[in-house]
Amino acid sequence: MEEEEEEEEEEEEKEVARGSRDDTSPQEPFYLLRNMTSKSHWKLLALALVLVVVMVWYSISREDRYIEFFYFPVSEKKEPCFQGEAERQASKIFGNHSREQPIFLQLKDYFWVKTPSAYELPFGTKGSEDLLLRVLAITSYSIPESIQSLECRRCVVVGNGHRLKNSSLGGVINKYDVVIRLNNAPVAGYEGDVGSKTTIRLFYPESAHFDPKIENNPDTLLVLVAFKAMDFHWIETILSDKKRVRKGFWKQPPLIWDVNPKQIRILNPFFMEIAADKLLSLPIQQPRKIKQKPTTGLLAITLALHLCDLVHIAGFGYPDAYNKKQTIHYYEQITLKSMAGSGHNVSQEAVAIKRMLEMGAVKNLTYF
Ligand SMILES: CC(=O)N[C@H]1[C@H]([C@H](O)[C@H](O)CO)O[C@](OP(=O)(O)OC[C@H]2O[C@@H](n3ccc(N)nc3=O)[C@H](O)[C@@H]2O)(C(=O)O)C[C@@H]1O
Ligand SMILES: CC(=O)N[C@@H]1[C@@H](O)[C@H](O[C@@H]2O[C@H](CO)[C@H](O)[C@H](O)[C@H]2O)[C@@H](CO)O[C@H]1O
Repeated sequence: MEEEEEEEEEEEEKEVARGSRDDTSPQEPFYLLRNMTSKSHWKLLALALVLVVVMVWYSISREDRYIEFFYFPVSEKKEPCFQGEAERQASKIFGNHSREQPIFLQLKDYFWVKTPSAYELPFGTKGSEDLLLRVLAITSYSIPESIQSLECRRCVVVGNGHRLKNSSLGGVINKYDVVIRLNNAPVAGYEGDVGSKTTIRLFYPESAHFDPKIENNPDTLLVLVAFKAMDFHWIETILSDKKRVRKGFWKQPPLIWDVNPKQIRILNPFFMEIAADKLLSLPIQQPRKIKQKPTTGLLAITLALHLCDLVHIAGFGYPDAYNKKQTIHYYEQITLKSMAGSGHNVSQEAVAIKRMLEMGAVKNLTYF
């Protein structure tokens, strides 16, 4: 009898090993246990666990983002702001008269009284007046009431630098009255590090985000920095729905751009001129081949020193020239190599920014 039982057991074990029998049968707890402890089931269990953890983490992080996107917390303890402070600092760098310049170009200066400009784009408007006239007729130049009415304007210029990655500065950035962003720098998906408020965005056709509605607020001012006459032509064709021209750009700009003309402003090229001259000591009248110019970030700091009372910066600073692998942006993997031939001297700019930090004209939220 015992022998028979042993034989049966042996036979059962062989069947399980061959896989010819359902060993998970509830009537046979021994096989069930063996099966549970088998490698493949542990793997499945671990996978399910990882899946649950990822799902929980994702839903929490989505919720954070949601709150951050719609809730601009009002600061309880705002940095003290002194009216006219940035102006005082700016006059030390740029001279006394730069405050008299309008921030945005106005139709009246090109219509009844043509203001002759000494320089061509990007430092002046010489030779582009007719195109500009058409653009100014369909755009606006006013500074919004929400900025105009502030007693003291606290501004932050957000550079596109990698130093913003994992900075958790989003909440801090959102608290400024005016948040200035540059080019196609994204906000969606990066709210925790860069915030979600955009008061002003500087751009040129090649740097315009293809979907401006995703990366801006409905009332964001989209400020065109013109480098060449074609840039005026591009904005005119977009806003008046005229035939687009594809040639003449170093990178294909959007052909359809869903924006309200009331949001568009044209930056006064005077700010490009003084950034080049006073911050970088660049020659303003350059031979055709040499096209040195300030970066859009340095231009934005120059603009902020004229528009605001307090200027803070974040996300500025490039890697050292020998650091060939370091990515430069907080949102994409590209290196300094991508900037070769773009007409910028980033080490010279770093000296200019350090000077402004040292004299207290601007403060930095990230390291420099
Ligand atoms: C290939 C190329 O021409 N790249 C230029 C890009 C490019 O055109 C746009 O990103 C659109 O694609 O634009 C520039 O600059 P970019 O758009 O990269 O960055 C905006 C501004 O942030 C500051 N910055 C950026 C990265 C970094 N590591 N440190 C920084 O301080 C700079 O002040 C910079 O101006 C530009 O317009 O200035 C300058 C870059 O040279
Ligand atoms: C003549 C011409 O179109 N030159 C282009 C530069 O303007 C352009 O630089 C880019 O020009 C922009 C203006 O259009 C901004 O100044 C930007 O910071 C700068 O990097 C480079 C980009 O790699 O390509 C050349 O062919």
